[in-house]
Amino acid sequence: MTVRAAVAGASGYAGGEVLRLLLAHPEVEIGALTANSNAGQRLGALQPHLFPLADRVLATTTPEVLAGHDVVFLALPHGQSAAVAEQLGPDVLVVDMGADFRLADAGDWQKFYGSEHAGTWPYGLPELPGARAALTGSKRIAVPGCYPTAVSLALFPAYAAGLAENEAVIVAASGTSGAGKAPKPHLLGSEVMGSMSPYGVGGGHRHTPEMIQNLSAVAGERVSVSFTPTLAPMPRGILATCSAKARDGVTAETVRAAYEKALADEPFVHLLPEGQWPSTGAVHGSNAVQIQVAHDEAAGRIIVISALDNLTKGTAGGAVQSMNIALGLDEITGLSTIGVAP
Ligand SMILES: NC(=O)C1=CN([C@@H]2O[C@H](COP(=O)(O)OP(=O)(O)OC[C@H]3O[C@@H](n4cnc5c(N)ncnc54)[C@H](OP(=O)(O)O)[C@@H]3O)[C@@H](O)[C@H]2O)C=CC1
Ligand SMILES: CC(=O)N[C@@H](CCC(=O)OP(=O)(O)O)C(=O)O
Repeated sequence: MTVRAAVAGASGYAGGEVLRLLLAHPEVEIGALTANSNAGQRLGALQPHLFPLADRVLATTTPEVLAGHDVVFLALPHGQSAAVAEQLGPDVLVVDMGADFRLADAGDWQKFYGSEHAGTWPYGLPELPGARAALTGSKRIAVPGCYPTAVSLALFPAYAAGLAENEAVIVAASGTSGAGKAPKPHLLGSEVMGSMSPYGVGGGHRHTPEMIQNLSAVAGERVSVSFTPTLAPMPRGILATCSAKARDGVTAETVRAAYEKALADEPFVHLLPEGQWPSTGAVHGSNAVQIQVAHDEAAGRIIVISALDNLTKGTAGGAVQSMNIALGLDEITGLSTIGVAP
């Protein structure tokens, strides 16, 4: 099979990462590459690490340029995907790395994104119960946010096994690429280097309703989530520390057994051996997610720590994994669990 793929938003971080992965995908041929303010530029001037595509020139993002492909990846700012997607036709697989189609609840969308809700597409987190079936054969995929990927993968086994009460507390650190390439004063090197800082504190981060949606679906009841993101002085990576109150009778052994069972066959989500802890460095550039779990008996809480690369499994790797499933390819095709160290 040769799959012809276009990437809209090819000048940005998510677009660049999906191109890095597609270049190594044996079934994919790279077609149109588009941008906005950078249309007309050589890709090599903007994404110098994508050497084989260096002389490709970025086109303006229009339906005409994106037509004639089997798959179109959208790596555009929030709110831009719907208008593009509706012009692409029902036979094209559209993989949206933005947020536009992630949430099922229109009220949540309005509250956190402030615009009209565009709709809901099959959710590209294959490891969640029922997700692979929904993705198979689908022509539309909503790729999750990077934090919801880290958090949902960390906590779904506890909720699936009925081990946790319906409240979770999460503190996560992200690398700066999570904020995209567009210049922002708080992302200046002199602000970020040597410093960590919280943001979106107190329930205001737009990924909170996405986490609630995912965990509630697994638990079968509403799970409340308190989420605090922090910015860390590194280009890539998310380390999420998640905890939930343990139900009566839960022990360290029952928690470990539930995680071993839930993750045993997952190609990308790895429960580490006891005593070893996840680190962002170990998953740099890889589609792997590292998980470790503990039972804090004195506090009566289950603690789960996950690490992933926000651009790989947190965005573009998850997008390619979901594309593979939608097209009937082996899920791991073109994706590596090999990181870069140190
Ligand atoms: N960075 C991350 O870790 C993650 C990002 N995402 C999502 O992926 C999407 C892209 O994010 P990211 O790559 O970080 O952002 P960037 O700012 O790095 O890139 C944005 C891209 O969109 C293009 N663009 C900007 N405005 C428009 C417009 N009006 N019409 C068409 N194209 C436009 C830009 O083109 P130009 O350069 O020419 O202006 C650029 O190619 C976002 O929705 C983001 O939420 C999802 C998960 C994680
Ligand atoms: C460090 C940083 O700023 N991260 C981004 C999350 C990026 C991401 O996953 O998200 P979306 O696709 O939902 O934009 C943020 O907190 O807004």
